Amino acid sequence: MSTTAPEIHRGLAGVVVDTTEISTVIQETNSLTYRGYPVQDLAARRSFEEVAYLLWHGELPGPRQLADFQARERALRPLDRTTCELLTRLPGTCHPMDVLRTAVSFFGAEDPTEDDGSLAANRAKSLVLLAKLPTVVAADQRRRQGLDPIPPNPDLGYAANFFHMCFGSVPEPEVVRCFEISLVLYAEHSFNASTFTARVVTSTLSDLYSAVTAAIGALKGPLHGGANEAVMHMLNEIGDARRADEWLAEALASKRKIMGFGHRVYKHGDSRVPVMQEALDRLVARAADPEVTRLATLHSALRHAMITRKGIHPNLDYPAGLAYHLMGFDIPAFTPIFVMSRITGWTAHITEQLAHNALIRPLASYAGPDQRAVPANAG
Ligand SMILES: CC(=O)SCCNC(=O)CCNC(=O)[C@H](O)C(C)(C)COP(=O)(O)OP(=O)(O)OC[C@H]1O[C@@H](n2cnc3c(N)ncnc32)[C@H](O)[C@@H]1OP(=O)(O)O
Ligand SMILES: O=C([O-])CC(=O)C(=O)O
Repeated sequence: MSTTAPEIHRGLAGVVVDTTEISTVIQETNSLTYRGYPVQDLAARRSFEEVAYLLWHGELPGPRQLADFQARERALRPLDRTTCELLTRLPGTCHPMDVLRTAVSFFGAEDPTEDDGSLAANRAKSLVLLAKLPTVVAADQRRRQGLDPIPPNPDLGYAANFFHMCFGSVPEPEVVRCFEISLVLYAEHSFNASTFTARVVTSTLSDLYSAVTAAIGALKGPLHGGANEAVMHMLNEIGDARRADEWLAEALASKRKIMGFGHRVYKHGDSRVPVMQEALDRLVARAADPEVTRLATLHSALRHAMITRKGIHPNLDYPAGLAYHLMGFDIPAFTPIFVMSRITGWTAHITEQLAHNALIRPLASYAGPDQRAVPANAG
């Protein structure tokens, strides 16, 4: 009998567990494609709704398909009275990601077809979540500010309507465009931790709402989606560009993880960062405000210090965090906004997992005590 110890892949690092047709990172060119299209080009030329359609259907929509998709999404945006009541009953201290997780779980409880895992039923559920999640996120941000919710406006696109529901007005098209770019960039990233979570739940033939609820829990953590909020807290903690390098040296010496830096897949920079950084630069330029300049200078100083000291580059959460602040969203809304976008990727993966399902169940190498006899009695 062989006594060779099994090879352990902690964190599943480097393990290829399945195939996917949805997206890939091309290491040689440091680029990301959705269904074959470079994400930079999608961000430059297409709306978030078109990208959602692409991720779900495999092809970009034609004009009639897009009009139909938009009409259906817009009609589904309002929340029913029971959901609104449920949301107002949650404690004021409840993290917005817990609010979203609870809302998705409740949508599942309310849906009589929850257990219908057919493609048609899952497409319909995915569209419900895409349409309603922004309404929940906006209402929750307003609740934190002691304000009543603003109903969705069916005349507005996905991104513009979100601003309308948060603030009662829509900013200049350039700001809406920067937001839409962030949604396109956040939409999908292969087998990241939250998407993989959704696939694990789906692999047991559980329902779509359960898979999305679990995925929200995985995205909340600061090593994943929670980092965009953590970036803003960190910038507020440092305060000034002149302190960035000294702060970083101390943080690294005390083994702190610097939020918004590093990535499991990209070791020489996240392919999405240049596009998001350009959008952020445009927001900074149009603000022409000393406070915004202070934050932008600090942001850039910390990036420079981290690359110089550790050779570790920013990930998408680094420019997105500051961009969301400049757009006027409060910090606890940042990761929920990520959910509003990633719901497209998660549900595309849930459908793909079901189409070629295999139960996801890895092995572990046991490191506990040898077998032993149970003592006769406690006394
Ligand atoms: C959209 C997204 O989810 S993107 C990710 C968002 N998360 C963050 O920004 C949180 C901060 N970053 C991190 O914690 C990590 O870079 C992760 C979790 C994203 C990736 O982690 P892994 O692939 O497991 O890399 P790992 O943690 O092994 O890092 C390798 C080395 O770089 C160091 N490192 C990596 N990222 C960072 C960081 N942000 N700050 C400090 N050191 C870092 C590690 O300490 C480790 O050093 P060591 O070899 O001396 O121990
Ligand atoms: O791919 C990852 O591990 C994390 C990430 O960037 C994402 O989910 O967008």
